[in-house]
Amino acid sequence: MTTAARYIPSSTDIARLAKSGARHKYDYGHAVIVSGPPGQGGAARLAARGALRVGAGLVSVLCGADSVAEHAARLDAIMVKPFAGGEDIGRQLAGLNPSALCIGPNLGLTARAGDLLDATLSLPHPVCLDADAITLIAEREAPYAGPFPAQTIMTPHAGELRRLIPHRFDTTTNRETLARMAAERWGCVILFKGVETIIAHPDGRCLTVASTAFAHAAWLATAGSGDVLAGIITGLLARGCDAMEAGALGATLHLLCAAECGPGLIAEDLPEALPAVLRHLLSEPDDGPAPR
Ligand SMILES: NC(=O)C1=CN([C@@H]2O[C@H](COP(=O)(O)OP(=O)(O)OC[C@H]3O[C@@H](n4cnc5c(N)ncnc54)[C@H](OP(=O)(O)O)[C@@H]3O)[C@@H](O)[C@H]2O)[C@@H](O)CC1
Ligand SMILES: Nc1ncnc2c1ncn2[C@@H]1O[C@H](COP(=O)(O)OP(=O)(O)O)[C@@H](O)[C@H]1O
Repeated sequence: MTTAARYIPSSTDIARLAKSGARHKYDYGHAVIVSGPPGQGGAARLAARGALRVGAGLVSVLCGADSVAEHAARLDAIMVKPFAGGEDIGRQLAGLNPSALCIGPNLGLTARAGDLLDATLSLPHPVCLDADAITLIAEREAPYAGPFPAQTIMTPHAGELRRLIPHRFDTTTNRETLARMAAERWGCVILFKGVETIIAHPDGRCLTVASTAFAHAAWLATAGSGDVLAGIITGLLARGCDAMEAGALGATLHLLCAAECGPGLIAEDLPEALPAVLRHLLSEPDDGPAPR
């Protein structure tokens, strides 16, 4: 059964991306990206850059003390927040006053990674669960029992989706059905990545974003592009979008970035394409060319 609606951002969706008037950075939310261990922080930085470029007012990378030098050497506008040793991780996360959290990009699958994931999920804040967070949720000895925070979005690729619904994965090849099954099983929004991105809500709502409508989308098949998507979605959550909106709008912006970059794009290019993409989307008709 395929009943999902094709998502095309409305003028209201696009207007949410604007910044205007007398609002200050805290009005646009604080996105917190939880980093993996030393030497593996690139994926968290890619996500952080996506969150900042999509307009979150503040972005922090939360990391172990042993990763501060690595992150500080590579980040300027993005804040680096080390865990204080010994103190409860959930309390430290809450103390950052996040508007939304992202965990998973190159987090690792260790016991420490599991502790970070548990601490993140102990908070009520909107959260984007990507990459290793998805694998941990599905495959830890005691799989996460839930429920997830109200605005939770998981962003699996096909390999990760298989881990989320191992017994049902082979019962159909219909990607929409698979996304709906995973949303129902886990009780959160599932954004199933691929040539067609499916965004399924456990209440039955389902949207699709087809990459075939966007030039150069196949160049998204490059390491780290999914990490950037997770960051864009987290930035949108921090700005106040709900999980469904953040997924659909985030996937669309990600594809527009690919179209803007064109052949040869690498993941680092995607956040840097957001200013041009946003300028086109937010421009009045007379201001210049509209996006394809
Ligand atoms: N710059 C950085 O720091 C980067 C860090 N990264 C980090 O690396 C970590 C591992 O992430 P990962 O996705 O590479 O590996 P993993 O979870 O083992 O799954 C891969 C297996 O799943 C399968 N598979 C099926 N369909 C698939 C599909 N559409 N897309 C992809 N895979 C698909 C496929 O198996 P196959 O179908 O080929 O049998 C494949 O063997 C993670 O933390 C991530 O954040 C990366 O983001 C890169 C940039
Ligand atoms: N051939 C393709 N056409 C369109 N989009 C693609 C294609 N290949 C990958 N993508 C997109 O690129 C991103 C890849 O994410 P992911 O597999 O998590 O990569 P990584 O783990 O390296 O960040 C997803 O958003 C996916 O939809």
